[in-house]
Amino acid sequence: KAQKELYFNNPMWPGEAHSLKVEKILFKEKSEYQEVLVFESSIYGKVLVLDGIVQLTEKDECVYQEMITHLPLCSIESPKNVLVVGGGDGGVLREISRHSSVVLIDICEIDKMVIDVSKKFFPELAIGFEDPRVRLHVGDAVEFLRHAPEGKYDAIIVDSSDPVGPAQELVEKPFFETLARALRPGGVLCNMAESMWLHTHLIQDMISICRETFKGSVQYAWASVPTYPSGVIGFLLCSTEGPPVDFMHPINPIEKLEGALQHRRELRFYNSEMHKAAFCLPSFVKREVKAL
Ligand SMILES: NCCCN[C@H]1CC[C@H](N)CC1
Repeated sequence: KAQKELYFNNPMWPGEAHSLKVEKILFKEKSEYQEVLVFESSIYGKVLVLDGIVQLTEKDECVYQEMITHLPLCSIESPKNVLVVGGGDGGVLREISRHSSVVLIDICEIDKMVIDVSKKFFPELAIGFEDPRVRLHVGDAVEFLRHAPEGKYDAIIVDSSDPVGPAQELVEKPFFETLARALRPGGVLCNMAESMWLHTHLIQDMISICRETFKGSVQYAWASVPTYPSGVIGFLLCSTEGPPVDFMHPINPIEKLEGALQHRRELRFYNSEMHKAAFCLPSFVKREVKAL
C-alpha cells in the first residue's frame, strides 16, 4: 500500500522540511494548547508531534533527554532539589532519577494531554513519573515560578517546545529573572537552545538576556539529533552568582554515580567525554554568537 509521509515544515525553519514515513497514526487530538499527534514511523519508532513540530522519537530521544539533564546535574556536587519546566513526556524525569543525591523533583507542565499521551504511547519515557521524588504541577510555569520560594532549587531544566505558541514566554527576560531567583547561589539552569544552523539570532538574544540575569557563567553546548531541524539542538547552561561552576569539566561525573549507568535503562548517548565535547563550538558560532 502507498506509504503515507508526513512533512515537517514550519516558519521556525523556512525553506526546508523534514519528512518521515508513517506506518500508522496512533493518536491525534487538540488539547487546550496545541494539536497532539503520535504516529508509528518506519525507522524512528513512535514519534510525538506538537502543532506539527517533532518533539521526540523513540530512536533518538536519548540524545536530548540525557544531555539536557546530565549537562547541568553533572556540573554541580550532589544536586538535591531540581525543577523541570515542561518535560511532560517524562523523559527528563527518567534521567534525573539516575542521580541518587536528588531528593525532590518538581515538574511544571502546562498540557495534561502530553502527560497522558506519553503514559499511553511512550512508557519508556513516562516511567519518569513513577519516581517517588516527583511532584507534578499541571499549569503555567510562568505562574509557578512567580510563587516559587527564593533560592529553592540547585538545578532547573527548561525542557520546552519552540518559542511559538505555549512556550513563547519561556524565552523572555522576565521568565529568566524568575528562574534566577528560584535558584540557590551557584545553582544551574539548562535551557533548550535551538539550532546553531538556524537560530543564531535567537541564541544571541537568549545569551544576552542570560548574561545580564545570571552572574555566574553562561555556556552554549550542542548535540546531534537526527529528527530535529538541521539535525542539531543546543543547550544553554547558566549558573547564578556564588560558587563558580565550570560546565566544561563535570565535577560530578556520571560514571562515578552509583547505579546511574544501569538505573532502569543504560545511558545511550551521554558520557563524560560527550559532556566535554558538547561545549566545543564551530568557528562560525564563535563569530556569530558574541559573548561565548
Ligand atoms: N521534551 C522533548 C523535547 C522538546 N524539545 C524540543 C526541542 C526542539 C524543538 N524543535 C522541538 C521540541
